[in-house]
Amino acid sequence: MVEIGTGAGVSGIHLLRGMRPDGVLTTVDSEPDRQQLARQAYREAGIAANRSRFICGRALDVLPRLTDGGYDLVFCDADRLECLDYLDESLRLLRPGGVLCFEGAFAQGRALDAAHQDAESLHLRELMRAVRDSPRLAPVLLPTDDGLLCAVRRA
Ligand SMILES: C[S@@+](CC[C@H](N)C(=O)[O-])C[C@H]1O[C@@H](n2cnc3c(N)ncnc32)[C@H](O)[C@@H]1O
Repeated sequence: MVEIGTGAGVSGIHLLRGMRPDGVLTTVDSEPDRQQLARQAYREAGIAANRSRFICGRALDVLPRLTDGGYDLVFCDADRLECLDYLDESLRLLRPGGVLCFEGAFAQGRALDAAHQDAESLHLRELMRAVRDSPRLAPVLLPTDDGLLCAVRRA
């Protein structure tokens, strides 16, 4: 799996716990301090060090270096203004049948209300349209706290 936006490691721990025992998480973040915190959180959660690969760098610099079709899931939780680029990269990275997820698709409700015209809301609306309309994806929008947009990459 690939995670874009390691943060403090909360989502990474859940992703790792949901994977098969030999599954590996490649997690990307531009902030080394965040990755240090996440490393510690994984350790405290009892996750073996060989199950995660931390890559420090900006997502759009790092993702092109990852293997085409090499991943079962891509979890996006970084810069919402780059979400359309993450979508393109995810389509390349996922194997057929793989799943992409965008955390925070609602932007605290702003993305669902046309009155909000800020850049994040506009990008997220465009993302939702692109995922819905792509013949390569089977989407579902889950009404979790801040919206989880998921889609299966078709064969
Ligand atoms: C909301 S936090 C992620 C939280 C994480 N998923 C968790 O559960 O702990 C967003 C993270 O994305 C990182 N980030 C923001 N823009 C980025 C970019 N362009 N490339 C890589 N990481 C980025 C930030 O440094 C931050 O750690």
